[in-house]
Amino acid sequence: MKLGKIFVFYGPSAAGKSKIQKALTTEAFPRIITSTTRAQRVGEADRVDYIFMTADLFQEHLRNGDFVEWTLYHGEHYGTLKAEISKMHASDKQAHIILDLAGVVSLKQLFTNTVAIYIGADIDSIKRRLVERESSSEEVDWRLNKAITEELTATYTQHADLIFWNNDDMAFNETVRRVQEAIGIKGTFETHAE
Ligand SMILES: Nc1ncnc2c1ncn2[C@@H]1O[C@H](COP(=O)(O)OP(=O)(O)OP(=O)(O)O)[C@@H](O)[C@H]1O
Ligand SMILES: Nc1nc2c(ncn2[C@@H]2O[C@H](COP(=O)(O)O)[C@@H](O)[C@H]2O)c(=O)[nH]1
Repeated sequence: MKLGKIFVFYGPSAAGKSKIQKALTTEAFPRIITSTTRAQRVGEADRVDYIFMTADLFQEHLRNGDFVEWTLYHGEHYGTLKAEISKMHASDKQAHIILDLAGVVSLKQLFTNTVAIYIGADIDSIKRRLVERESSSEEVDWRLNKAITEELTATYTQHADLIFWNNDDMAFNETVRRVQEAIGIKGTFETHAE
């Protein structure tokens, strides 16, 4: 079985991990799709953004030992199915995935060819994006607080092999170009206008 590198994007909520990941995804550089019990957001699609599943189904997968790793975030479960990792390992392709810090630590222990890429953004950018995206002010406050107390601190960034910032006042295309250059992915990429 061949083994390509796995690039893990992690960092605060609304830092732009998904937006950057979408810009980098190609057939040759696929993303590993994780599973969640949280509700689908407007614009998200099942098996594209996440494998959306019920809490019961998630528990069944847990009991069956189907997850490589899993986490709890804002009361919802998130996990990486072994089957999704196997798809990538069946080829020699490099791939990428979005996880939280617990996921980064687990993947680094399991796969020595894991590269952790921290995507950060300043608190004003995070707040603006969360207010625009989230439907509940409780969720905005919870995610902001987690960013301030954990995800923007050295406890989080110390696990990074590469660090990039994606603030509102920065040129997004340039950030994507620098990420692409750092991870050595050749070819074109599409950017996604706001
Ligand atoms: N550079 C940017 N300028 C303006 N808006 C941005 C920028 N980067 C991301 N956004 C917007 O911020 C919002 C959050 O981005 P995204 O979903 O990529 O974040 P994330 O890090 O994946 O968040 P989460 O972990 O909470 O799911 C989206 O609406 C996205 O379009
Ligand atoms: N350890 C894991 N973390 C995951 C997984 N899938 C997503 N995540 C992280 O969860 C939070 C919340 O995600 P959101 O889409 O609700 O904003 C975020 O930090 C993701 O990186 C996973 O399978 N395992």
